[in-house]
Parts: sequence; structure tokens; C-alpha cells
Amino acid sequence: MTPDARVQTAAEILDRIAAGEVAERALTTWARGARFAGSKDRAAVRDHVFDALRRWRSASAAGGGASGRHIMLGLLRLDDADPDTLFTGTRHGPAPLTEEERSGGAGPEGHDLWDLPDWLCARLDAAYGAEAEAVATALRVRAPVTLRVNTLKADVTSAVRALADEGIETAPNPLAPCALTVTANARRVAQCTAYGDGRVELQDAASQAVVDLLPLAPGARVLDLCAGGGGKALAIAARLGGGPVEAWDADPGRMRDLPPRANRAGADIRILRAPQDAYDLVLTDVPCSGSGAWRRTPEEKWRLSPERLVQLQAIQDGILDRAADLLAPGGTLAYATCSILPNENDARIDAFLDRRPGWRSVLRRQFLPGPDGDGFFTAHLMHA
Ligand SMILES: C[S@@+](CC[C@H](N)C(=O)[O-])C[C@H]1O[C@@H](n2cnc3c(N)ncnc32)[C@H](O)[C@@H]1O
Repeated sequence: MTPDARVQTAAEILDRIAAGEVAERALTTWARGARFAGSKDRAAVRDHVFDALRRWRSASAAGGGASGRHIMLGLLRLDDADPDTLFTGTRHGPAPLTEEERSGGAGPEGHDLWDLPDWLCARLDAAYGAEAEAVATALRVRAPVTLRVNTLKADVTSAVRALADEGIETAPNPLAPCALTVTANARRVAQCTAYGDGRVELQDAASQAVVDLLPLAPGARVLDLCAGGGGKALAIAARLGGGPVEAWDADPGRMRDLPPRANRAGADIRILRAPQDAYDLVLTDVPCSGSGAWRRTPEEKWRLSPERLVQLQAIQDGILDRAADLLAPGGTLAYATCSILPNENDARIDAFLDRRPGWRSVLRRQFLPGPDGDGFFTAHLMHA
């Protein structure tokens, strides 16, 4: 595909997403019907679409409209590219710019540059004050690709060397000792040997840092109550020298990949039909807005509503209450979100402490999205 055809394709996919289709599905549907598109074309179209979703509001302002065509026009202007070199009217490319399009578009200014809906700009303002703009704009750029060295199978030095042998360059990540930021050839990771044999996992560095903060004595009985794909359960198992870690999820289908992942990693993860009790540590990595990771799922920032946030808060409260009853005396209840919204973080912990006299929080930490990792929040709760 020519560069202009990629832009036209991205514009059409953006129109489908604006009409309500999920981004991944819109991309897959296009790819299935586009036999002519090679892997580089698919990657380029995907990059256009995700860049546009991250900067939808500013691109719309710069492009002078909300259609996929306007958004792609605005994106090129934001990136100081000359739209006339791509809007040329070739067979598969976008039609040449009209006079109206050429003179349209302005700015972006003010909250347009935050690339969030107004209600979320207000929430961030209230939460972070002078830092709010930096938090919002951190979500406008691509997320780093980060690996966790699986200490059950390798040490950091040998993993770095094995990756470099396959052309994958990495740098140490300050958020976690086993975290490596991929600095070159990130697209090769999924096919490389070190990933295939479980020496490295893909995991955000702040997610790793959340696990590093957990109090894990040798032999601790641990439950991951919202195990999902098992990213944190596997990291816990590594800290415990292999496990065991008990895993449960309200949606067992979310744990489908966990047995093969655990096998590859050399970790003992025991999937439960029902959570038991008397755990030394229960991790609740609760469902949330995902706002700390919106660089990876940018359509979510436009789809989240205040009503959905309230629903999520109720789910988070319910999970905390359930987990509290599964602990052994002296055990720790660990709460985690990949959210930057206080309603899902400090406010949930404060509400829990209000509901449960005799409990105290012994740790709270907010990680903000940045070059090293996503936004995460974690808190540790104990019965006094
Ligand atoms: C943030 S994801 C977990 C990610 C996972 N811990 C990881 O590190 O890869 C949240 C998970 O909570 C699960 N969940 C939703 N409601 C739940 C509930 N009431 N109890 C337990 N898990 C729930 C979801 O199915 C989802 O898999």
C-alpha cells in the first residue's frame, strides 16, 4: 500500500469506530478483507488509527471536523506533515483537499490539547491541579513496550544479552529491577526466543512495581482474586521462587491463557473453582476505567462516562469487601487499579475504611503515566 492509501484506510476505519465499532474489531474486519495489505501496511494503518484515537480532540480541532478524513488531516497537521503530499486523489488515496478544508481547522488550544472529554479534564484538574495537564498529555503518546525478566528462568544480564542477540535492544527501567524498556525492534518481541521460552514476559513497569511492593514472606499463601490473564500472578510466583499462587476470576474465560503462560514461565499457578480462605495475601487487581493505560486503549477515554465510573466503583467496593473476608488474621489485602482517577483509588480505600472499623491502610501509592510506565494505584490494608 502507498502511504496515501494507508491514510485513506485509517480514515475509513476511524469513521467506523466513531459510529460505535470497537477499534480492534474494526481493524480486524479491515485486515481480513485486505489480502493485498502486507504486515508493514497493517502495522502502519494500526499506528495511524491508534495515534488518531489518542489525539482525537486535538486532531479534530486541527482538521476542522470530526470525520475520519478530518481527523487524519488534523493529525498530519499536528505532526507538521504536509497534507497535500498525501491528499492527492490517487486511486486508493484521499481526494485532494477542498478550499474549505484547506482554510478550516484551528488551534488546538486549551483542553483540546489534553485530548480528553471535558468532564475528565475537570476530574484531573481537581485531582492533580498544576500537574493535571502533564498527566493528560502523557496519555497522548504511544506507551513504551516493557518486559519483565522472569527470574525463574533468567537473570537480567543474560536476558538483555539474549534479546540483543535477536536485535532487540533494551534499557533498564527505573520503576522495577526486572523491568526492561524495549528501545529498538519492539515488534520482534512476540517472535523472539527469550519470549517463547518464558525468560521474559510483556508487562508494564508500574504493574511490576505494584507486585514488587507486596509483602511476600517465603511460603505465604496468596490469592489473586482478579487474576485475568495472570500478569500479576506470574510476577508474584516469580517473587515466591515459583509459587504456588492461587488464582480466581469472576470470568473464568479471562484466565484461559494462564495455564500455558504459567507453564512457559515455570510458575505454579493454581486456578480455583471458588476462592478459599485464610490467605496471607489477597490481591484485588480490580476492573477499572483503565485510565492509567489509555495510551494502549485510547478509545476508552472517549467511551467512559460518569455513569460507568459509578458502576465500576460499586464493583470495586464489592470486591474489596469479599477479599477482606478471605484473609487469615494478620493478612494483607492489596488493592490495585490501572487508574489515575481518585474515585477508583483513594476514594475506594477511604470508603472501605469507613465501612470497616478496625482496618487501616499501611501503604498507598499512585504511579502516574510517563515514559517509564502506565498509571497505577495500589494500597495495602490490614485489620488492626
Ligand atoms: C484488571 S483485570 C486483571 C488483570 C490481571 N490481574 C493481570 O495482571 O493481568 C480485572 C479482572 O477482574 C475480573 N473481575 C471482574 N469482576 C470481578 C469480581 N467481582 N470478582 C473478581 N474478579 C472480577 C475481570 O474479569 C478481569 O479479568
